[in-house]
Amino acid sequence: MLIIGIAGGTGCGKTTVVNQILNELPEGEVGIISQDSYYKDTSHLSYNERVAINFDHPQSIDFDLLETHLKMLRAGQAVDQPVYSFVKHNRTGDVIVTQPRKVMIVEGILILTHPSLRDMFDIKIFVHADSDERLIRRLKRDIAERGRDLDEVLSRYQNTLKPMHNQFIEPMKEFADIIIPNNKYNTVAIDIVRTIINNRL
Ligand SMILES: Nc1ncnc2c1ncn2[C@@H]1O[C@H](COP(=O)(O)OP(=O)(O)O)[C@@H](O)[C@H]1O
Ligand SMILES: Nc1ccn([C@@H]2O[C@H](COP(=O)(O)O)[C@@H](O)[C@H]2O)c(=O)n1
Repeated sequence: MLIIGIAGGTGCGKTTVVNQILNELPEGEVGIISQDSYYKDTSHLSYNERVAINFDHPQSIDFDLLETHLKMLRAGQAVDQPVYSFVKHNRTGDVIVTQPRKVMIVEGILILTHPSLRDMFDIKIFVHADSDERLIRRLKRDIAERGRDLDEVLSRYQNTLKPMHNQFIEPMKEFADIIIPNNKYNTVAIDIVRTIINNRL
């Protein structure tokens, strides 16, 4: 199994890059694990307490479960990937049964911050977009798709997202094998990654 980690700040285009990589690859050959599925279960908290969580800090992620699942996949076992709701700020209780594939892609803002997880990646990719570009994309996406308004996105950006990005995410570029510039759609970089995957398949 080839395991590819794709990191980068919110709105840099990780999910979009993954979808572009998947297009034109044989269906069912590549599996996806999203770090967002592994936000810690916060069912014991009220909605107001959940809203106040710092979702850009590594402590918000259940890295133990994420790593366990990746090891199970590597050993040929299927896993129950939790489904996460950005509207409820919690897991939904549903799962996606994720089968082991020849190539597994793990994507998320903080996946390179956890050393033992980082060590499991055969290829580490960091997707870069400038912070103003990422904020614009995040505003549009979170209002359209994640049940947020302008105030929510901007206050989260100023209070937690920006400082956490600078402290934990940006320094992870140091560990990347490939940095994809993604201020504009980067078809050349996507083709290169797809070629690497195709060779393995
Ligand atoms: N290169 C790009 N140029 C313009 N918009 C983009 C680009 N890549 C992604 N987007 C848009 O930006 C938003 C955030 O992208 P997404 O892939 O969800 O980022 P991430 O998974 O890194 O948070 C989405 O609405 C997506 O359509
Ligand atoms: N309940 C939550 C959980 C996370 N976030 C934000 O999501 C971002 C990470 O996801 P991307 O798809 O954008 O990479 C992260 O910056 C968290 O602030 C949230 O808003 N609410």
